[in-house]
Amino acid sequence: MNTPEKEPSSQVPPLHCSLTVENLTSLGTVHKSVTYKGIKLILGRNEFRDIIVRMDGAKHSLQFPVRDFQLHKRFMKEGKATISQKNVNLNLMIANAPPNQLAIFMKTLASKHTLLGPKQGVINARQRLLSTVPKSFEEISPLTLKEYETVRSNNGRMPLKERNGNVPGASPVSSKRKMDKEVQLPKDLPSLKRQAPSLRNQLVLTTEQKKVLQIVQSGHNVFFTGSAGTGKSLLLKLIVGALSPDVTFVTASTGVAACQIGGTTLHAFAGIGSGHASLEQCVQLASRKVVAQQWRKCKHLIVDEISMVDGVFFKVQSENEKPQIGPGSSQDVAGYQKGEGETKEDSQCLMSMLMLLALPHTQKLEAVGRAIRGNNKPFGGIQLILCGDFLQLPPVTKPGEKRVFCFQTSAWNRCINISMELTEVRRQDDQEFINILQSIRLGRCTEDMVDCLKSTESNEVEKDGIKATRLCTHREDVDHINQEHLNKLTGNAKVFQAIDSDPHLSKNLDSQTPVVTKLVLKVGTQVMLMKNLDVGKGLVNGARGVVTGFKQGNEGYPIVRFLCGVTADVKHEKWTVRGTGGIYLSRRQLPLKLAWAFSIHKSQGMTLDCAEMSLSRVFEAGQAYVALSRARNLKGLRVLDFNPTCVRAHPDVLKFYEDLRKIYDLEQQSIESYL
Ligand SMILES: Nc1ncnc2c1ncn2[C@@H]1O[C@H](COP(=O)(O)OP(=O)(O)OP(=O)(O)O)[C@@H](O)[C@H]1O
Ligand SMILES: [Mg+2]
Repeated sequence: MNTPEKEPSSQVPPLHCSLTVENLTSLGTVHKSVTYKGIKLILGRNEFRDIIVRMDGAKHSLQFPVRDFQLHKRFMKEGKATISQKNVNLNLMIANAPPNQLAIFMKTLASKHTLLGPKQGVINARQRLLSTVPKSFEEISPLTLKEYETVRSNNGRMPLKERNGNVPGASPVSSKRKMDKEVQLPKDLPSLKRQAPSLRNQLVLTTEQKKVLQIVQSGHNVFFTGSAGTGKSLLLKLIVGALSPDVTFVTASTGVAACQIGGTTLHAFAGIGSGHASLEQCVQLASRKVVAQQWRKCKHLIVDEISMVDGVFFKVQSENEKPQIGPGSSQDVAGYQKGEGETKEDSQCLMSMLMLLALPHTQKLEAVGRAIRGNNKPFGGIQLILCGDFLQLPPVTKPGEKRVFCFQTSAWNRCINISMELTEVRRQDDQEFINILQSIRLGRCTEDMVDCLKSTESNEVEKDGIKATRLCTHREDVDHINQEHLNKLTGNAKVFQAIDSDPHLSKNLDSQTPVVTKLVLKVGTQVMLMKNLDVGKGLVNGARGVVTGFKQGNEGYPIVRFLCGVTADVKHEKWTVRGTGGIYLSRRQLPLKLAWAFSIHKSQGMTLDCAEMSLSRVFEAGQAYVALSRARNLKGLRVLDFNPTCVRAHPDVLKFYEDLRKIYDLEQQSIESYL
């Protein structure tokens, strides 16, 4: 069960998508355009070994030989790409394709065209006409490792002829046009989507991860969980890439968590304000054109970090009890205290949403879904994909208030068909550390473990001027430590101001992107990278470094030396988030954050190169576990004043997991039948 498996090498999967076929005039203007929705594309070869894109639809089956083509792949992540054939004035515009499958499809097309030596151009039109070879269509087999390596060895780029097709006389690629940009081999995590998983050994899914993926693809409402570092977020990204982007909405409980998976808050998706209004009002709000369109479009709703939902604000009710929603019930929400790493707005909206999500029968979010979609199935037939670890950070509650988790509501059982647990830890590879973390997750800490963690106090985690990030329990400490250290540096301060698509919505972007509006850096600033820039080189989200200088010129980009040994100029990156009503907002900023200190709440979900922590002021169950489990190994960890009393797990959550495992064992057979 726990051994990573090689993906079976099967056929190139058909690509489910929409296709617009554009016939162009000789001047390049569109002469005729037809769109086919809900079709599948299959790659094959005909009797002349030409590559054929075959379109199978409910009413039509069409074949398009592709010879002298150019690939436009800039919008692959949005499930869009174009195969442009200038010689026959034809554009095949693909849309609404699962990004992962689209990536495999395009890469296979490009690679096979070059590497398998197409014969088109050799067989002329007359020969084709007179040919007695029977017509045939043979599906193209997936890329082999050898083919892949051949492409890879070519400096990470496809040969030029492939970028432009290889028919003699093909027009050269304009350097201004970037249509070949994406033909570059993948460097970072998102570009994982650009290749067959079977070709990337280090990221071959485990059996457990594959099972979850398959179950999700079979359309069931799924909750998947697992301890820190079992690859939940990685899997979630792959799930997102395997679903059609137009109908998949990626959300998380807080803006910070949403950022990690490239999504938005659940609140922003729902478009029903804070959710305090009556059901009728909520339905009205959701009936606004853009919001309703979003609800109607949605087929898959993904919610990450589901554990951070505050159940105190929805009462556990019996099926017959009338849920207390509406203006009169908002007092709990008004009294809410925001937690570390989230804005009050985030938290309130989240609670309201999940309050609604978890209420039985008349639950608003669910009811809104049914009303707007005109479908009486739960959530109007939307597939729910929920992910999180209830033994990590819990919902924030007021002192003395009873904590109710989302899973304690009757709605949870009704909505979630299948719960699955990932058990193989991938963040750490040191078994001793893994054992300690697993035990701490369950709220247990033996004397040996205490000794081991205490011994890390003397660890030298600093290297090459890069200091360990201090993980703090309280946000005030984070701000104080970072500011104090920055002030102590004597060099000139350089300010990098974010450029937002809508400055009026900067607050929204503050909570939904991991970077700040105003970043002040000096030589010697300890920084953390907030985006994967180059996974191969170790420039990943969470990588630690120090500013060693600034480039000359207007932009004056910082030069950062990272712990992985790489020194790089860090330039602007762009974050795009989908706000309420499906409107896109974007921020351009350097992907850096001050990293002398970081809050434990904000570190949830991250992998850190080196971390230092004092856990004496831990105030939450699971908080110590979250902090400790960010480190990759014991060497990269320094725990100051370790006291085992900081290790706590909530008894209700422990019971939930105990029951989950029993049910899971019982369900195994039926789960197999879903696959
Ligand atoms: N199948 C896999 N093969 C190789 N590496 C993997 C695999 N799955 C996950 N990883 C790596 O393990 C690390 C942890 O993964 P990830 O952050 O997705 O875990 P998580 O379960 O979301 O953790 P957390 O609960 O802390 O958020 C990442 O560096 C990820 O790339
Ligand atoms: Mg995660």
